[in-house]
Amino acid sequence: MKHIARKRFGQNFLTDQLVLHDIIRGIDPHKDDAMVEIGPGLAAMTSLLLESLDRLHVVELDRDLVARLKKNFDPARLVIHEGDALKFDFTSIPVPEGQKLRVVGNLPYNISSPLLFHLAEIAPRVKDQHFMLQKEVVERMVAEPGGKSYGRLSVMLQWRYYMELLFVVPPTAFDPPPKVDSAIVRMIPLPQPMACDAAKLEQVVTKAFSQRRKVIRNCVAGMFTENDLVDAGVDPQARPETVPVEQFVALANRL
Ligand SMILES: C[S@@+](CC[C@H](N)C(=O)[O-])C[C@H]1O[C@@H](n2cnc3c(N)ncnc32)[C@H](O)[C@@H]1O
Repeated sequence: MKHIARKRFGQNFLTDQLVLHDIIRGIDPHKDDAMVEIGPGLAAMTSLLLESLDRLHVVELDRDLVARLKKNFDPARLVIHEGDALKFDFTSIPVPEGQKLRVVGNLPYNISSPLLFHLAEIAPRVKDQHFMLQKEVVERMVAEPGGKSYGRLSVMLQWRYYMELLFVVPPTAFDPPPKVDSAIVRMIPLPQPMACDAAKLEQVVTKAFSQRRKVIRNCVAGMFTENDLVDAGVDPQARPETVPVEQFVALANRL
């Protein structure tokens, strides 16, 4: 029976075989990888991943899709976790000694930011992440200081990950087609991220980018004095979107 796509679960199923193969090539799965796919849906990526992997874990919220997966796959090779990826404990997935977890998914766009932050908490246990997201979100993730896409998401993720946009995917690759372009992003946790408290960095960055047109001194007034900014290497007259990640980290470490 045909599955009717559920909007509230962000269901846009990938149907373009060329795009699917490009994604799998980008992920480059190997037999023994410890991998989890978020939102397998109708298993377009799942089936291709299982051509290379011995075993794959998946986290899926839609009960009907879980039932289909159970019917179509060998439970020894596809380990299905029914539930919300935002609440899922990714450290519960067994990872062999000396390996790290690989995370992939054509993510439901309505939960992409909170999911990225949920996963950031386990970044040291992760080898890499490959996700399909809205192109505009990927542009914000990888943006460098000085551009209009650079902001809270760029700083909060670049602090922990090396990231690159692999390629753009048009709406026609999906059924039903989403309204916007998508893109594949590769995220690799930095081996030695700068020491910093994520909650403090979030506080600083949220305040700094709350009024993008003001200079940073005015944006963070009440939180930092002009001297604090100078001591952290920040030009008090700079606009927030030109301040590099390291300087935001230096500020967070002064809170
Ligand atoms: C954009 S679709 C991608 C489906 C499939 N991977 C594909 O590429 O065709 C997103 C998938 O995530 C599932 N999903 C939505 N919200 C979720 C959540 N909170 N936790 C886990 N899966 C979720 C949807 O049911 C759907 O299967």
